[in-house]
Amino acid sequence: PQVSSNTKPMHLGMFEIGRPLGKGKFGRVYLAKERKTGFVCALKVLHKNELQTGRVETQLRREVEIQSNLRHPNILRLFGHFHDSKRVFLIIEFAGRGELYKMLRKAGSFSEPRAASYVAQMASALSYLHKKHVIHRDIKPENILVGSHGEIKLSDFGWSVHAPTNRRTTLCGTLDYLPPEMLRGDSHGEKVDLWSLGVLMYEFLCGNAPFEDTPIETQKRIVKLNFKIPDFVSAEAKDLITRLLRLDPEKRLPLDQVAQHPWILKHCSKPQTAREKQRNNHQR
Ligand SMILES: CC(C)n1nc(-c2ccc(NC(=O)/C=C/C(=O)c3ccc(F)c(C(F)(F)F)c3)cc2)c2c(N)ncnc21
Repeated sequence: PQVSSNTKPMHLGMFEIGRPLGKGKFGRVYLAKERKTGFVCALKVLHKNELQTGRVETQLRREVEIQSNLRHPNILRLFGHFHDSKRVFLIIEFAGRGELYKMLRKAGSFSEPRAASYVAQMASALSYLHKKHVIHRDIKPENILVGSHGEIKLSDFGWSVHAPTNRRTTLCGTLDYLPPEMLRGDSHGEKVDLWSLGVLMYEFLCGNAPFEDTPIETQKRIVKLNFKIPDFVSAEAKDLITRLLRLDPEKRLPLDQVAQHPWILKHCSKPQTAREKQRNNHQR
């Protein structure tokens, strides 16, 4: 379903505003329904006086431009935007089951099958983005929502343009997931997402990030690759985490091999059709 054709300019009157979905970092998010088509979406409202003026328009246009040609079941869509005198409105795909990090905090940690399913979906989304030469750079539980069928939706709360934030929290929040090359300020490529995928997988299975510490200590531990994987983590899972958390970006396991890793195949092998079973049995 498409939000109404993006030829006509959108305006607030086109939407029936529903319940608040929560306060995003920089603005309120509401459930919304486009009156004409009944299409349900999330509407994010940002106040212009809180945004650095001017650049927002270009950033938004660029973001919508990038995201309008991203079509993947595990990537949350930004359909479009419009504004009135005081506010900017974003029309975003609605994620029916909300925030993954809240589920993770509530559960403490995820079972291996559940974590493997999420890692496989992330690998699929990242492989799609990298083929389009888009690097996410900000993979962490806070940027992942969950769709109404339990599928994960990677979102980029693209915050590069926002008003001066409470730098400490944003900075310290992101430290856990930063790869060594970004900490050192070196040039970095798409392999930064592989490192973050390794941190994410560790956090799914252990409930905390591998280098979690004070900001200074975290940085030291990252560049020295100083982390331990608890014994309750299976050998296959340990193997995949250690193949992603490599200091040298070139040595990190490529995404197509992540999808084929024994730990992923063990938990995510698609149920075989009767015919496939029959065929495999004959081959055995
Ligand atoms: C509260 C709850 C948890 N919640 N929150 C969401 C939600 C999901 C994604 C977003 N995405 C963005 O905000 C993206 C912003 C930009 O890419 C951007 C780029 C350039 C700019 F200049 C700007 C600009 F803002 F500066 F203009 C923005 C926002 C809310 C959500 C949802 N979709 N479904 C269900 N519940 C949901």
